[in-house]
Amino acid sequence: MENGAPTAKSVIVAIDGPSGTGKSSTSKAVAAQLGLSYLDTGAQYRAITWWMVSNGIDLEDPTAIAAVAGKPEIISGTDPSAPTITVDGVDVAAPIRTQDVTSKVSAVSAVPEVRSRITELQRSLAAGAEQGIVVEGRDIGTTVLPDADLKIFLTASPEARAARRSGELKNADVHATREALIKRDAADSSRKTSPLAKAGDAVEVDTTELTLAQVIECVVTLVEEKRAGK
Ligand SMILES: Nc1ncnc2c1ncn2[C@@H]1O[C@H](COP(=O)(O)OP(=O)(O)OP(=O)(O)O)[C@@H](O)[C@H]1O
Ligand SMILES: Nc1ccn([C@@H]2O[C@H](COP(=O)(O)O)[C@@H](O)[C@H]2O)c(=O)n1
Repeated sequence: MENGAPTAKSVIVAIDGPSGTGKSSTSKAVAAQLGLSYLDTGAQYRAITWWMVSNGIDLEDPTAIAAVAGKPEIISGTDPSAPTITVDGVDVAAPIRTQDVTSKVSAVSAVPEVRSRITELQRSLAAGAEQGIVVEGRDIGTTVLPDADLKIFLTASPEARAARRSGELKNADVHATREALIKRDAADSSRKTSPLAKAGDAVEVDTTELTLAQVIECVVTLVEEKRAGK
């Protein structure tokens, strides 16, 4: 305690779920509101995929991917109001969001050597976050931070998720968007090493009928309750 005022306890929050369920938007807002750091682990997998594509690695060959998994230096900035991601000093925030990277990331993230490398980075960032951190992804509650103070698993119907994503992309076809996200979720859920999965002790929040503001409020309340020891 400083100056008689209680200091908020550091808290580690894991938010997982399929694509388009609102993990990034929710995590960023919750972290900003509560003064926590924020880590987008999908951005890290996208960054290593971008590097593999840029360096002509054969993404149909897991052995080729594994052989170079340790090469790129990936740095994530964890300020929720301005998250950053660089690869070997290059700002890749924009190129990692292209359709090309999105369509290839599941093949790269399924390779165990890639996962162990990225998981190590994630644990080190979480350990260094003094006030605590919100980490979002697919395997945070199950594998990366199994001792997180609070685990949340966001879901939403494929229709709601496709509509949200199509709203972001100009001229996007909702049907094609729905098929693409179902395909990516299937690949992420069926890989052998730390697949997309709900941890047994995670709180599931179905966001289909909720506004983003309602989801944020729900998660903030869960974190505050956890901090208060309820
Ligand atoms: N509850 C909600 N209602 C309406 N729109 C939402 C809701 N939650 C998120 N969105 C919108 O849906 C889109 C996808 O959200 P977001 O990127 O946060 O999802 P995600 O789970 O992180 O996706 P991905 O795993 O593919 O990165 C964004 O445009 C966001 O503003
Ligand atoms: N913990 C995680 C996070 C992400 N991935 C892989 O990255 C892809 C992109 O994630 P986005 O959240 O940016 O859409 C995702 O499809 C997974 O292949 C992961 O494996 N583990």
